[in-house]
Amino acid sequence: MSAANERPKKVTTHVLSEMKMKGERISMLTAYDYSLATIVDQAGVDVILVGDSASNVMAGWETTLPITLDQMIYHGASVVRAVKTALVVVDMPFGSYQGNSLEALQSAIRIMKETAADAVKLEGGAEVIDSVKRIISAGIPVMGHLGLTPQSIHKFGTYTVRARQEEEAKKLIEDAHLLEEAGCFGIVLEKIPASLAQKVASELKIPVIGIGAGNGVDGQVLVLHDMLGINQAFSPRFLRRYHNLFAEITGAVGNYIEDVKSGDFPNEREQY
Ligand SMILES: Nc1nc(=O)c2c([nH]1)NC[C@@H]1CN(c3ccc(C(=O)N[C@@H](CCC(=O)O)C(=O)O)cc3)CN21
Ligand SMILES: CC(C)C(=O)C(=O)O
Ligand SMILES: [Mg+2]
Repeated sequence: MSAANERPKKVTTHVLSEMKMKGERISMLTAYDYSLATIVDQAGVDVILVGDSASNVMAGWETTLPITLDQMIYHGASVVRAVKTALVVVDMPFGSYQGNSLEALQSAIRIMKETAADAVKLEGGAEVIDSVKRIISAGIPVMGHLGLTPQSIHKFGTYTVRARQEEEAKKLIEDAHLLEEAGCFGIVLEKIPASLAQKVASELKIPVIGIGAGNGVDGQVLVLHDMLGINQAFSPRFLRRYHNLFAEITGAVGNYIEDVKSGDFPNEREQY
């Protein structure tokens, strides 16, 4: 096999659509910086999301609302510089697309120009459909996001499971179809009943990626810092922790402090 054949191919929105058709599940994780994006990309994840959860995870805010378009662009560009194969999606932050489709288009254009990402993601259905259409009409791939939409936390008041009631479930299904018809290449469903998510995934042709939406969807997404156990504060039921990096890092930093205090570091070979 030639070297060119061994090199993994760049994931495109078309590849994701083929994966759904073949029943191959899609893996997606967040990254906000160059170093971790390098690792996640080389590990072979299909999609990297530069999530506005950076507001919580990187900046320590309580919600995703404070993060700015400039800050999302900084994170997005850092991730894109690291990535060779994953599809890179950048979250449009709160205030950069709601209620004004021209502003939405201008925000999306800034993200694409200044980060070189592959796509943008935004939250909502019917309320933002004009913005979605206008961004797509400019040739920018858009991912939808329904269910628990953290940018609307002040409207809902809690981060509890969404669309348990029939009326909200009906609206979510309608919104999912609206987003598909508008030309979205995929949708994230966050924290909704598994049976509803499965229904949406089976009705839509585009890939449906779940977080807290059960196993009947086309792929899964988690926040990297949550699944690595760096972030100890966050432990919803949908989270599976694959490591306890908080403990690992605490141990390593503790050893370093000990070695500095005892005079063990640096030794003869670690100096000039
Ligand atoms: N670190 C992190 N991980 C995420 O998955 C994430 C963010 N931040 N920020 C943006 C959104 C917000 N998300 C959230 C936030 C809270 C819950 C949640 O389940 N919270 C409580 C329960 C709240 C309730 O039931 O009222 C929990 O059990 O931790 C889930 C997803 C998902 N996203
Ligand atoms: C939780 C995922 C889907 C997200 O939108 C984010 O990380 O911002
Ligand atoms: Mg987000």
